[in-house]
Amino acid sequence: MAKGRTGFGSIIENAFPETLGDALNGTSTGGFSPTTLLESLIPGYGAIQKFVLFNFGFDVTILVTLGAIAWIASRLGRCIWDVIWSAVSDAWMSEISVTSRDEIHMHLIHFLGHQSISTSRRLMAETPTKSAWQLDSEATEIPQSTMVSAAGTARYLNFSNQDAKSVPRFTPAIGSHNFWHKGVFFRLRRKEVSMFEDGGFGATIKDQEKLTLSCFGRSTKPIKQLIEDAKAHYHQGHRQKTIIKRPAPKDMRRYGGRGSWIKIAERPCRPMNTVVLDTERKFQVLDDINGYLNPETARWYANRGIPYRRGYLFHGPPGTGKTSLTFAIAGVFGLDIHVVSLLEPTLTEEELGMLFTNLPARCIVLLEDIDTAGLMRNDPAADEEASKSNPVEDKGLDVRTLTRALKKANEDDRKQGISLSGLLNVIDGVASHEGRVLVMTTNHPEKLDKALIRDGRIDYQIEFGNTTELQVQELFKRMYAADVPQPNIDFNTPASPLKNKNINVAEGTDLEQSSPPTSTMAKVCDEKAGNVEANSPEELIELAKAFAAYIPDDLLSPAEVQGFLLKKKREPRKAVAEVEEWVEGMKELKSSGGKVAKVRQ
Ligand SMILES: Nc1ncnc2c1ncn2[C@@H]1O[C@H](COP(=O)(O)OP(=O)(O)OP(=O)(O)O)[C@@H](O)[C@H]1O
Repeated sequence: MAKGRTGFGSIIENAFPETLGDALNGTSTGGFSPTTLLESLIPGYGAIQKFVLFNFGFDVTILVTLGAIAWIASRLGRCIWDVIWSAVSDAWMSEISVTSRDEIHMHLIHFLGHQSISTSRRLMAETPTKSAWQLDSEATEIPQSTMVSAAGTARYLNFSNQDAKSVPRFTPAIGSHNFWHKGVFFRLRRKEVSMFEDGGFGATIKDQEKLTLSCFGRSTKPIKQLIEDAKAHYHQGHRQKTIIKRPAPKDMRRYGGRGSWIKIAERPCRPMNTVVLDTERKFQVLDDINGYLNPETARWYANRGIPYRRGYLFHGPPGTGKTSLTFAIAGVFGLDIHVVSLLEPTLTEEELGMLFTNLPARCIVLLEDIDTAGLMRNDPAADEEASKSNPVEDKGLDVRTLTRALKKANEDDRKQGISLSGLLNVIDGVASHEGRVLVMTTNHPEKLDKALIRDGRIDYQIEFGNTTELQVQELFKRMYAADVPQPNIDFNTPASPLKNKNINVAEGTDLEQSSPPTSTMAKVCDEKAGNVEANSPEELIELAKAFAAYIPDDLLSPAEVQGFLLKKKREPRKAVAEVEEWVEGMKELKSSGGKVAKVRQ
């Protein structure tokens, strides 16, 4: 036996006396020992063990056995811990789960990333996707290239490697986390789950996440409070923003629920006073929507057996403010906008119905350019008539006829999605959602089917037109008025949940007064460009009048006037000086039916 055997070595020796002796003697009696076990499990282990033993006088089996015991002990400990923990949580803990298909999941992840879990040792780093608006409200470094403008007054901005430069966001990693919030101990489990896990089909698609929050006690109240705080925190950072959603991709929306809609954009609320429209009409529509959204109105409708729905049709030439007014209305009432394109080839009538069923209690549904939506009329008689007047067989199978037939078949295929009757059903069918504000916009109201805009489906119509002199003045003044700086929102201060429960105009600042945030970057550029024409309010009014005098009523859309002014956005006097030439060019363009302006802008 080797001298100086360690304490653990003597334990092993006592446990397997003949084996160690055999190993040292180079003989094997064939009895059971850790070495024989390891030899049978790991090919070549015996040779390695003997080599180490004879050359270094050290038995690796001791190490391996130690490691194995530690591993078994840790697994056993873990199992015991799990059993104890699950017994404790079953008996003394309450829990609430939420899947990533619900918005609360996102609210919680953001909140926990910001707050309680930020000190956790296991975090997930993400490059946050930020819109230009979000970047604008943050104190970002102004990136500049080496290229200088022709006048030598400004450096051009350079946004290379934006993602690489952006600050990562940290959220709790997949796994378990313990944390304290407002003096309460919480346990968070974040895990990936397969779509069919709950159904027991054993599918392995992992495109969902599940968060389980638990706390000690027989009441889920602390968890509910935490969720409230997370939602309040989210709304604190997103108030004065309009959220735009659209149907989720086909494979996500087929499971229904709130995950059928995904957020595609978020932008500052458009102040109502930036939409140049007759004030009286503007307030009429606002009053109408306000009356409709009033919770008491729902009961009023129910008592009279009238479906609680309201539809608006905004019609007029392109660029006259139909979409802008929709966004301003969303800002005033704090509603999200759900945009549906009926031209989306993958959207079926059933899915459209399901999407409408999964709308939140109060929201705006926007169907843009409804006349171009390619709605099919389910009219077999008309189809028969068309085929009679255009019999393919009579014309023979020449290439032209075949091409035309193929084109028609393709068009039919494309239009397969939504029929007019399907849409009508979704808008006011028995299962249709109540409480939403439906806004349809069109450039050609005369092309719409009467059934689509009959009373009950469309309750309020607003006609938009080209500019009047007063509207041009408004647009001019708005373009050159001084910006009102907007305070930055503190994303780290959780708001009072109560305050955030009210989704109405009182939530933000006075929307009639507020303006989009003034960017630090824009201000620096203005200063550097050195081309800001200082105007007193009186001078601005005079310039606006002079500018508007050149533009005949009903000739140009607000979008066209805005487009011209944007090219001179810091030079109101230059805009006045050049407006006559531009208007002449536009007149010529419109009378010739051209699309591209030949005038200098
Ligand atoms: N009445 C208006 N007041 C202020 N801005 C307007 C107005 N009309 C148009 N604009 C400006 O013109 C641009 C286009 O406007 P908007 O998208 O609202 O027009 P639209 O009527 O919805 O056009 P389309 O019919 O082509 O969808 C926007 O940048 C908007 O700011």
